[in-house]
Amino acid sequence: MILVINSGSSSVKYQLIDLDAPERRVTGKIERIGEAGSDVPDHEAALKRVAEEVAMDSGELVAIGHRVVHGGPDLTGPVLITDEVVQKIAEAVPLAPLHNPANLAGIEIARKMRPDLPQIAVFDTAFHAAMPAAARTYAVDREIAERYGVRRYGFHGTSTAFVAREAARFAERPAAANVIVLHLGNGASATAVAAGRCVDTSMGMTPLEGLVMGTRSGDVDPGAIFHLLRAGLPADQVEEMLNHHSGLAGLCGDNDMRRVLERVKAGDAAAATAYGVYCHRLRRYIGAFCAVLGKVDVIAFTGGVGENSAQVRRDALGGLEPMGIRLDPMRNSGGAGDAPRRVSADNSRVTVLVVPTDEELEIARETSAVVARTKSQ
Ligand SMILES: Nc1ncnc2c1ncn2[C@@H]1O[C@H](COP(=O)(O)OP(=O)(O)O)[C@@H](O)[C@H]1O
Ligand SMILES: CC(=O)OP(=O)(O)O
Ligand SMILES: [Mg+2]
Repeated sequence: MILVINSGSSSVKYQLIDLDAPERRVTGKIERIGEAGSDVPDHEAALKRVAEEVAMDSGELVAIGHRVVHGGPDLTGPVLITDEVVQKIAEAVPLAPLHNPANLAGIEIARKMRPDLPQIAVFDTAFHAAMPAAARTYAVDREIAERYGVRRYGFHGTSTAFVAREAARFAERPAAANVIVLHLGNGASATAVAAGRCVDTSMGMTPLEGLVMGTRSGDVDPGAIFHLLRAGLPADQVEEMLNHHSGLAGLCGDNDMRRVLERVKAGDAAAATAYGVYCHRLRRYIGAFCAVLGKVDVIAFTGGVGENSAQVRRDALGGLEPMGIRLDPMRNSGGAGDAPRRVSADNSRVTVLVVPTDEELEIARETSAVVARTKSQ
């Protein structure tokens, strides 16, 4: 039995997974950590609650797997957590200030609670570590980039690896498919995958680049940031604005796509602008990654928005019939469930799928593989 912990800034998601049995033993989410009026003051209290829920002291537990967003330059695959690994995750905090501190808090408390168990870190950046240099490199002064570690990493890799594999299997090209994975949750990213390998991705050195997100801006001309700094805004405030008060929330005040869509329907102009910018950026990346891949077999939608919003799928792909992308309106608006499903028309050259992601299962698999490897050494 493996306990998977996804410790975020204001929530801790956890699952107890038996890899030999398909069903989850326990799944849960503790929300609003540290918020006013919440009875969960901090991550320690949250993890204590997890321990009560999953009988963390049970002998059945063989390992704990942790989602870690940024592995920095050195941690390019899942690893057994040691003091040195904790140190490296801490060094990557400036590169993922929204995520890594909470991931670390989860790790430190879990290690204290179960020092006897192997604890494994599974990184969002790992899947993208093989990204070709041309996609990974920013065209900036080489010496400065090297000295300060300025390069692209990419995120959502655990989800993307899972979805790309499921999509390729669904398309009956398990080893060879070219897939564009659109992970549209609170954070959002697009990734081009060729035969199981990442060849480009929309997020960069930090999870701020690329698509429009719930509260994050995605791509912005760096010149605009210098303009704000010169106008007297402190750097921390600009960073906070781009991470927390931008994206859908920045444009219309709501970061939840369901709310945005309700408001669009009711004729709200700010929500319509936010939605328009979101979909436009998405189409732009889809087009770019079609060109990067040359031939696309599958476009796979995942994450809360990607899995549930037929409207976003329609508005991102409508008009792309000349590129061989044709949705089937009935399939697109129907169905749900945990299995991948086709939403493209039979005569669409590119297969469009909805593939529910399962980051926790992927983390459990990676955790189990590291434990097996460690044992055999
Ligand atoms: N039926 C739906 N239609 C549109 N958006 C949805 C729907 N269900 C969930 N979402 C959106 O999914 C987003 C959250 O995605 P999710 O992947 O669960 O988030 P996280 O990145 O926190 O894991 C929210 O913006 C939410 O509004
Ligand atoms: C890296 C990242 O953006 O993750 P999330 O979508 O969980 O915020
Ligand atoms: Mg997410």
